Amino acid sequence: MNLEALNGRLLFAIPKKGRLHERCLELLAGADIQFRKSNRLDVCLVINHPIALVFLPAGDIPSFVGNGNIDLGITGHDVVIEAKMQEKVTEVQRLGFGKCALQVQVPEQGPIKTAEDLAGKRVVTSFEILAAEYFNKIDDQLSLVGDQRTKIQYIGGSVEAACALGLADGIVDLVESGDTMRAAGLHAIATLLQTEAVLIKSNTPSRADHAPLINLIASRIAGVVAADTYVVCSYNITRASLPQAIQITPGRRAPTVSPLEESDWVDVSAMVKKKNCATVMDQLVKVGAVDILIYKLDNCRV
Ligand SMILES: Nc1ncnc2c1ncn2[C@@H]1O[C@H](COP(=O)(O)OP(=O)(O)OP(=O)(O)O)[C@@H](O)[C@H]1O
Ligand SMILES: O=P(O)(O)OC[C@H]1O[C@H](OP(=O)(O)OP(=O)(O)O)[C@H](O)[C@@H]1O
Repeated sequence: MNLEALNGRLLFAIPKKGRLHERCLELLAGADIQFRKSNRLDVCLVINHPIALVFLPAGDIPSFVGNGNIDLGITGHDVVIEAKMQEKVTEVQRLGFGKCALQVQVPEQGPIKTAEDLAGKRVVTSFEILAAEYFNKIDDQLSLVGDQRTKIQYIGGSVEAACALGLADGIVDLVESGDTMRAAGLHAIATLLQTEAVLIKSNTPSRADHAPLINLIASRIAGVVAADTYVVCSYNITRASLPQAIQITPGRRAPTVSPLEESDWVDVSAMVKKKNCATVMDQLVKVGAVDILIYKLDNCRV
């Protein structure tokens, strides 16, 4: 591809591998952003929009977007903060995947029980900025100076092996299911932050006239995320029980209520969070709703 092909295109960064990659490809498909990527090339043109996708490591995306080299990106909230880019990018939308926590972990059987116990010792992490900020505060509170202060060492991956290898007394790393942590004989003693994947845009975009396209993409992505988060719940209920039912299914704005041929009955439909669906159905049954149906959403605009 020659560089001129990129001229005037909106640049959109996508994690090239790792935990966020597959879900990002699903999001692009749901937003009808079509592209054909050749194996070795990390830049490709979108067929149906003036956009070029740039595939980068998730951790590098905040700086590219923050410094205005790239207009839009998907990455983790954690790496936006780690790259100190929170002032230079806007988090347009949380994406509902890549959810995990950045935690302080120590050997389960060891003497260290709190982050204060770990202060002054050796901590290995891929999040050296966040870990340093966290332990600096604790070191200050404990009035640790010079060699007494916590030693933070950066490594690029497999951080959980550091304690067993004798490199560290504790680590700061991401935890989702906790399987990696437990397999390494570690447990969490403190949480630095909760994170998930986010859509970010540059606060210093390359061109002001990209704004409508950025808004279009953001709105499509918000629709795909909402379609994944919500289902439509529809049921029949008597008018007398309608006020109680509406409290259970208030909808995003308001439920749709349509009359049935039987005069004291109505049909109600409302968007309900997928994760609450079973509880909502139980509650509807209790207030007398019948013919309760749940519909999956393929896509939507909210
Ligand atoms: N276990 C996890 N569960 C959910 N989200 C995660 C998990 N691990 C990482 N993430 C999210 O994904 C982002 C990228 O992490 P990941 O380790 O996949 O990236 P990478 O280092 O580019 O890939 P790789 O580990 O393949 O080298 C993290 O910054 C975090 O936001
Ligand atoms: O709590 P869990 O569900 O076990 O997930 C946590 C693990 O996931 C991430 O690493 P990943 O597997 O992406 O590989 P990496 O160590 O190469 O970054 C993270 O660094 C942890 O090691």
